[in-house]
Amino acid sequence: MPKKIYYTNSKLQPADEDHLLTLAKQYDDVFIFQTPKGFKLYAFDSLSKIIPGNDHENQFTHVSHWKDDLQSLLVPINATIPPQIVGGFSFSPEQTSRSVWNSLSSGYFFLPKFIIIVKNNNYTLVTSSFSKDDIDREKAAFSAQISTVNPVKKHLNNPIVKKVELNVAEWETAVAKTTRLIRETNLKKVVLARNLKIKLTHEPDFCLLWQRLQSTQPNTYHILLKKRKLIFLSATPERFAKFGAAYFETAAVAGTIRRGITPVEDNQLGKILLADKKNRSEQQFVVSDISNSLKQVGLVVNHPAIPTLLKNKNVQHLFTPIKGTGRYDLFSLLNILHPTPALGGLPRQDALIQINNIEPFTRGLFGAPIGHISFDGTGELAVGIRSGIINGTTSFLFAGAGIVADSVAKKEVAETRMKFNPILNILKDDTE
Ligand SMILES: C=C(O[C@@H]1C=C(C(=O)O)C=C[C@H]1O)C(=O)O
Repeated sequence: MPKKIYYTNSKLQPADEDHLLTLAKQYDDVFIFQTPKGFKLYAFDSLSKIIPGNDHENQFTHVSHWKDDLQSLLVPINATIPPQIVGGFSFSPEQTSRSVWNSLSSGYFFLPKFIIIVKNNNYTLVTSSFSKDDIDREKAAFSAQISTVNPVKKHLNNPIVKKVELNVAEWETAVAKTTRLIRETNLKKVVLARNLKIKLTHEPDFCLLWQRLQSTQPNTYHILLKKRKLIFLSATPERFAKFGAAYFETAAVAGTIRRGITPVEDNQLGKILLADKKNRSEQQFVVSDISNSLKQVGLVVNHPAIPTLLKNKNVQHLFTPIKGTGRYDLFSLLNILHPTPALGGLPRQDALIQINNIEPFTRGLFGAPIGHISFDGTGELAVGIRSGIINGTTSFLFAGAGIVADSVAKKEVAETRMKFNPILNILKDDTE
């Protein structure tokens, strides 16, 4: 007989983030998720965990079944807010080589023991436990620790000793070949990624990396998933989904140009991007494909007719918010949507074959949906780009670009180089 899972929620005093990050160091499983709008969720420790892609089942169905099983075990104790599952899917569960992703290669979700939700500076703690008798004591001990923990401010002082962009010449050739294939076949778009390997003098302090992410990357999600020594970090601008029982909000983000040095130049670059045929058609593929997927599950779809600009620290993109309304099954829709042509390509299966043939690495969580899903049916997932995996002193960063018929290989190299910057810059020591 599976054990019941009791849960309760309570108000918390606003907590100092230094304290929460220091506390995070004690736990094997940690997930922190912050939206561009300032919603924050911290999750510590796990009562149950799952590797989405580690099964014969489809990864979305697998997580859906696990979540349903957990739901049947939940028992509220004076609770108004249920717990949530947190974590990420993998880009492509068929990619079996574990590589740099190690045990995160096929994705990772867990049901946290402690969740802190921060909305408008209101802090709520949701505690879950196998023990009805112990839950109040566990909750009190955890809350007490938040204020008593002693944050040690460590300066990073951790220079990058080696930084290598892997297989650049091969990647350029692959981009050129792909553009030819697109011109000659019914393939329309393939998002090709490459990676950057970084070697540090010693293991970085993830608390400092998180703080740097916050201070250097405004207007993006900030995401940290820690599984023992493995740390995945992302400063993605791209929403995969914000959802409730009867709505599903997503966005088409594609087409990229750098930020300008001055506001005038920045505006000019934005206008160039908005007027650029190649980028507009690349982004239109994404809008149409996402809209069709939402319609396929019976949602009524609304989106503006033309894109606007989504500006981040290093780059700006074409952006169209897309909203679906109506009832639907969440995990079936996630399965239909992922990967959208913003991260895979079009037609999807042909593009995925190209990606698998060309890329000599496993994408792991790169480009995959990552976030939190509540047992009340609400939640939010982002697309895990502008990201990297850190394992001790070694780190791999990932960046991709949409290749269409008239893409120019050298420009795509430059674009992906810019996309390494969000994580590269936080790994750099201040003194460098
Ligand atoms: C694949 C990435 O970004 C995606 C590709 C884009 C493009 O080709 O212009 C833009 C935004 C993202 O949808 C990445 O950042 O690694």
